Amino acid sequence: MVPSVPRKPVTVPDIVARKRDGVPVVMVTAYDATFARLVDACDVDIVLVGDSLGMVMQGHEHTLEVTVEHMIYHARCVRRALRCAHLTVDMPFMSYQTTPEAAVENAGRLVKEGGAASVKLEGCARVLPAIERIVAAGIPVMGHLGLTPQSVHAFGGFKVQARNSDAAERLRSEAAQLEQAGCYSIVLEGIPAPLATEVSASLSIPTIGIGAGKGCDGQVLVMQDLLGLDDSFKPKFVKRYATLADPIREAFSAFAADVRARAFPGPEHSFGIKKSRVRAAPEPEPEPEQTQDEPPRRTGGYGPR
Ligand SMILES: Nc1nc(=O)c2c([nH]1)NC[C@@H]1CN(c3ccc(C(=O)N[C@@H](CCC(=O)O)C(=O)O)cc3)CN21
Ligand SMILES: CC(C)C(=O)C(=O)O
Ligand SMILES: [Mg+2]
Repeated sequence: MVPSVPRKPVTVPDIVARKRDGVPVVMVTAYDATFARLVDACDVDIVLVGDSLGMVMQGHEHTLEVTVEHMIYHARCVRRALRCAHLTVDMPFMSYQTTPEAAVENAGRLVKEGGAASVKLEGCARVLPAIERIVAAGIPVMGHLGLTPQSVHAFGGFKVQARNSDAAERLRSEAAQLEQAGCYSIVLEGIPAPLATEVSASLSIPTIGIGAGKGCDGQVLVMQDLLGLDDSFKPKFVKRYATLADPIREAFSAFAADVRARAFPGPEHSFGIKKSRVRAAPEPEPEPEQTQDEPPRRTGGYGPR
């Protein structure tokens, strides 16, 4: 849906104000310009260039091999397509866990080179000094607690977290510490819904849930999951808003069948000979180079129009 009123870019204060106004925050991941443009046209508040790209773009089993360079590459692709949505970019594994100095430098690269308006990083205790340094540099930080995928080996898999009372108490305390350290929002991933509801009510910054129930101040899903692009991935927390794997396969099969039957391309997809070439005497080529039956060429790339 293209809204009739031109929308304004979504800022960090806008996102925080959503909670005060009782309006849920909507976040979707994107990794390229084509899909980022589709998301941006649909009144989504935040586009996240997630390190989940290690899985959905690169085909790894986890997110641990993603580098700052990969994140910058995808952030730049997405940035060019955004008009309104806020762009937040994940800090990849080991780009902020070593020292606060390395963390602020890498966060700065995601902003300067990737075009991020904020960064997201996982965890609490060991990364609080890093968060404080990044916030002090003027870069807004989104926290991420619970099933933090960069700790997959420590968890022994992508398992729901904070299910016992000690772990729940730790998560409550971590959420408060992240707010205190200056985070403007927190992703709560893979935790019991009642705990997420309680934590959300205890904070003045919005929580954005994924597998954390309806009591969060917003929700996020990975684009491939909500579009149903991978039939082999359907964990409990995912709702498919489309099942696009089927029509996409049908399109590829139809193309293959057409090519093999020599049914594509038809005359309407083919170019004629230039008028100037059929004339007897060769003359200087007129500019622009276009045949009569060719539509005007679109200039520029696949950026926003
Ligand atoms: N496509 C995609 N979607 C995601 O949500 C996502 C990624 N990739 N990559 C990064 C992390 C990894 N995530 C995952 C991956 C698998 C489960 C999963 O299989 N969960 C099961 C088991 C839960 C349990 O046993 O405690 C589930 O049914 O939810 C959960 C989160 C979330 N993130
Ligand atoms: C699932 C979201 C919250 C994320 O961190 C990612 O896509 O990497
Ligand atoms: Mg992530």
